[in-house]
Amino acid sequence: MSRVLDFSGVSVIREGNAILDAVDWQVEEDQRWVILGPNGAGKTTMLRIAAAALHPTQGRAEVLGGVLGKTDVFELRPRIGFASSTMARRIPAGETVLDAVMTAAYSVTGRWNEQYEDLDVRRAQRVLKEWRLAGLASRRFGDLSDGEQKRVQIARAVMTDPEIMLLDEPAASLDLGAREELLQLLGGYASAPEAPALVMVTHHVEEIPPGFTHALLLTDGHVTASGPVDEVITAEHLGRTFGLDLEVTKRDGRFSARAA
Ligand SMILES: Nc1ncnc2c1ncn2[C@@H]1O[C@H](COP(=O)(O)OP(=O)(O)OP(=O)(O)O)[C@@H](O)[C@H]1O
Repeated sequence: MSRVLDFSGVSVIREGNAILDAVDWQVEEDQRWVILGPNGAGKTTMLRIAAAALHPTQGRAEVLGGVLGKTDVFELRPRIGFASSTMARRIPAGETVLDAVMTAAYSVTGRWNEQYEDLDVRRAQRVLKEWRLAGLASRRFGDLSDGEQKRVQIARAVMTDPEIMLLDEPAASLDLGAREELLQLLGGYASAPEAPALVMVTHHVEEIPPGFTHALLLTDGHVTASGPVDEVITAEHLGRTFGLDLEVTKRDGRFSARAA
């Protein structure tokens, strides 16, 4: 089993503050991780390092075998899938859903003069089908619902067949139906043996899809717990991370939490 992420003593210092403080974290290719923590804990900063979009101020971060600062990030980035609302904002509103997904093959967000091959079109159509977007292929991205746009973001990231997939709050702002549909799709994706390593940031334990194997809890740039999901998503660890007395339950592979 090969290691896709290896953080050792990773710190990010901004304006004299450690927004990540000496983080140690290893992710293997068959693992599916969720990162949880309060607002401002450093979750997105962790993902940006994993995406080779940000270098640590201190420590060592290895991504897909390359040490950041000593490796060509332009070679690394096409091997990483990153779905986030920041990325979605770069997709032109008038782009069709098919083009919004297919352009990922060329690492661009708006179709221009690139020549796409039949192979790209067929792959994009297959990915759209897998993420229940086939009926929307010719619709304008800007006209889609939030739930549909979230699925397009993920389909874009899947399109390049990445070795690691990073998802920043994929269920944020979705209504109950759209959230449940997305979690069902993500659960299926996470459980497939051929899926890449996955790391998903979320605020809510209810949004952890079934099939996720590991969890990391973060507060103020510190890791408060990390390891197999059932050992980490507990009332004790979550209570310490969020500063609350909590009750945590798990049913049919899904967690829920409420104030005790
Ligand atoms: N360039 C910067 N300069 C100063 N502070 C920054 C910078 N970038 C991020 N921060 C701060 O670092 C902290 C961690 O940010 P980050 O976005 O990683 O947190 P997060 O856990 O993803 O938060 P949220 O759940 O609210 O999205 C925040 O307090 C943020 O304001």
